[in-house]
Amino acid sequence: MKMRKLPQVVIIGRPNVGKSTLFNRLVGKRLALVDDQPGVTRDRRMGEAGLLGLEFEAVDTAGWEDEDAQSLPGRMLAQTQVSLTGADAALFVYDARTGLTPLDEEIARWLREQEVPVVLIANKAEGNAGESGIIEGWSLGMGEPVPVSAEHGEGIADLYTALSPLIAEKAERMQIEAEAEAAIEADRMRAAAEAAAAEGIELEAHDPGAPLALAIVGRPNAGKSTLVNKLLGEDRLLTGPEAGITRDSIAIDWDWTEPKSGEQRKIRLIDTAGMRKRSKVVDKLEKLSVADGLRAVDYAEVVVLLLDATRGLEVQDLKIANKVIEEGRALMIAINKWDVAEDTSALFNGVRAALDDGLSQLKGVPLLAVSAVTGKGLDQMLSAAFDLREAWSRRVSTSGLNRWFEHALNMNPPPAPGGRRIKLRYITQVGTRPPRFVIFGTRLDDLPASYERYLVNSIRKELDFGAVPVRITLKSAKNPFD
Ligand SMILES: Nc1nc2c(ncn2[C@@H]2O[C@H](COP(=O)(O)OP(=O)(O)OP(=O)(O)O)[C@@H](O)[C@H]2O)c(=O)[nH]1
Ligand SMILES: Nc1nc2c(ncn2[C@@H]2O[C@H](COP(=O)(O)OP(=O)(O)OP(=O)(O)O)[C@@H](O)[C@H]2O)c(=O)[nH]1
Repeated sequence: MKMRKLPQVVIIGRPNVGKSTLFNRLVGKRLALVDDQPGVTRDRRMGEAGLLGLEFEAVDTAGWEDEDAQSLPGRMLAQTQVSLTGADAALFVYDARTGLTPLDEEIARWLREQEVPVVLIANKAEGNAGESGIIEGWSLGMGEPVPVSAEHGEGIADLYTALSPLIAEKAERMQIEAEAEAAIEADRMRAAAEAAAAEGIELEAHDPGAPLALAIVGRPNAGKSTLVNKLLGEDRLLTGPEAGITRDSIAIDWDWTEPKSGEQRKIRLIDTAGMRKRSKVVDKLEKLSVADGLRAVDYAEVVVLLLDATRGLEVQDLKIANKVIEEGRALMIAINKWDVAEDTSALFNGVRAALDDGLSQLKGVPLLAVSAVTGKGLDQMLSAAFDLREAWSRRVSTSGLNRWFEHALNMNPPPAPGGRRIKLRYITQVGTRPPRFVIFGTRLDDLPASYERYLVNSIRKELDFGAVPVRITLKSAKNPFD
């Protein structure tokens, strides 16, 4: 689901002043974690907030962990700073019951240097216990403190009065823009659906929470079994029984904990029967493994091609890689057995260069070093796989696509064979997974393949598809404006 465009309001303050309680109050759902332990709010949380009809996006930030005002903890500071970029206003919360602390003063000093308008909130102001604390707030030089009780829902009208002039105009402008954009988008989607129907392509919606269908392929002995075992090893949680997809391949569902965010992410490992128990017939090994691997590719979103560091990149690997790309899957390459690799930087650079050479239609395929034995690089590999799926599943906004198209044609106009220019008129995205586009134009038969490659490379680079296979189809079109 796409979030509506709303002005952004960031809630800032030291731990335990009631930021999460305020966030919950504004968003109306128990989205943020509330706890008596200081520093409970670790990550930014966002939600659509309503305040007496004033709508905005509320962002709950991590508390300023360290009580030492001289050394604001870098991570928290950095996070808060990030959430302030693009924010339209900040709600700076302090605790009216405890009064100001040196850390409050430090945050205020820092906030005054930022460009964002601030509403100062004296929270926990119910009853009389906050009275002197409210008055103290004036000394921060951020105007009149707004007494609020986030817990009891008091002071909401005053908060509205203070906040609405800061964001109302922006909210209204965004609303108008959003409506206009939605109307254009609806038109475009209709056109795209028609074009897709003509192409026989289904427009599928991508659910980022769906399990990542991942296949690991590679030549015999590259270490696939070892890698799968390591991934599913001791500390991994198997979430389901092995479900057969076909007679030849099975899927193993498990939850992977992303180390950076601590988030649980679902992965469906597509395994082939042949990958686990292969024919003993040695001379058939090579053929079998490639065929098995490629069956898994059919069911995968992202494919990891495993190389053997002790052997480097071989022709067979390039064949597999090309096949994966032709199938339109998102490809990444992992050099395994890094623990026993020699001359690692030469090896890595050598493989990189050989890949870019051998996969000329798709430069910059993600390349990582891993060890199935020690586990090195495996978390990075999985993170990269999720990122890759994201790009592979992405739909570009109509405005972004048109901006790119205009820019690409301006930078490098299509040639004019025989003095008559080839006209490329408009572009539309007709599919995702992999991203597919149709460009309508005239005299397309004369368009050189190199120009088509230029467009594909540019769309990948400029619209952040990275090394995902992107497909462009050319269609002749009468000028719709004639
Ligand atoms: N009396 C009173 N207590 C409140 C009020 N708002 C929040 N609290 C309490 O203050 C404590 C901290 O609230 P949180 O919302 O978790 O504070 P926070 O600023 O998000 O804290 P961190 O997550 O540590 O940054 C909780 O025990 C709340 O119940 C209020 O208006 N009045
Ligand atoms: N040093 C080291 N050895 C590894 C690593 N990964 C796998 N091996 C070894 O490489 C050999 C092949 O590993 P397998 O996991 O059986 O390879 P495979 O790709 O599944 O092989 P097939 O089943 O033949 O396709 C085994 O001896 C593993 O112990 C690694 O990261 N480091």
